[in-house]
Amino acid sequence: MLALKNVYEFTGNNSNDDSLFALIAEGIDKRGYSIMPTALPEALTHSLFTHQQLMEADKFKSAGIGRGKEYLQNEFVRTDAISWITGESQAGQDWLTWVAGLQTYLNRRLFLGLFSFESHFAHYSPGDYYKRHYDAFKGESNRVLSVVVYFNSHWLPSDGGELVLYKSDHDKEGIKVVPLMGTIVTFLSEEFPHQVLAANRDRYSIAGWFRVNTSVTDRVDPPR
Ligand SMILES: O=C(O)CCC(=O)C(=O)O
Ligand SMILES: [Fe+2]
Repeated sequence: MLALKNVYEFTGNNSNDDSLFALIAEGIDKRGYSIMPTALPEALTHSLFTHQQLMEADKFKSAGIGRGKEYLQNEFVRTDAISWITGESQAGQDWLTWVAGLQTYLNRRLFLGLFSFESHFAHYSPGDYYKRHYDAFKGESNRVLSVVVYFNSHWLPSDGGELVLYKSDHDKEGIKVVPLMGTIVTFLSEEFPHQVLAANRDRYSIAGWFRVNTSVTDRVDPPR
């Protein structure tokens, strides 16, 4: 994947993106999930990482002032701090452009009918976690595909903070994903319970969800 990253440019329809999207699609098709280390294009990774660090200096540090209800809504289930991505920043726009390419590819290849996308930056401070949960419950939500990317260098086993993806309700072991810079995780939202283990250092990421266009809108998705 290294060769892919180095030549990435924001040209919209990029064939390098297509080979990455093809691998993601294959994982989703075969297993329902895909874990791709250091796969997010380097320029995009850098732009998002830099943007998140700048926001840290502003918004995240004055949590509760500028961000209102987005902060610590349900401390029992999750303790991270989030900031929704609206596309107001260049980095946010680049991210949404890349995601739109993924959406188009997955719809063509897997006929998923992905219709809209929402995502937020997340910051887990030392001790933060997100307990085992589903991003969507069968028949109760139109969230169909979860996407997570990470912005952390030099992550050690002692840093904790792994995403653990479980294959079913009965799976106790799961698959651990180290939240390393540029790793992209995608999984079917209704199929995989997952959790974020307590991190021992600051952990930066984006979490996002594709929705299909259904009229099931009267139920709030799982706690955030
Ligand atoms: O950050 C992660 O690894 C996953 C976060 C998550 O599960 C969520 O925000 O729903
Ligand atoms: Fe989740």
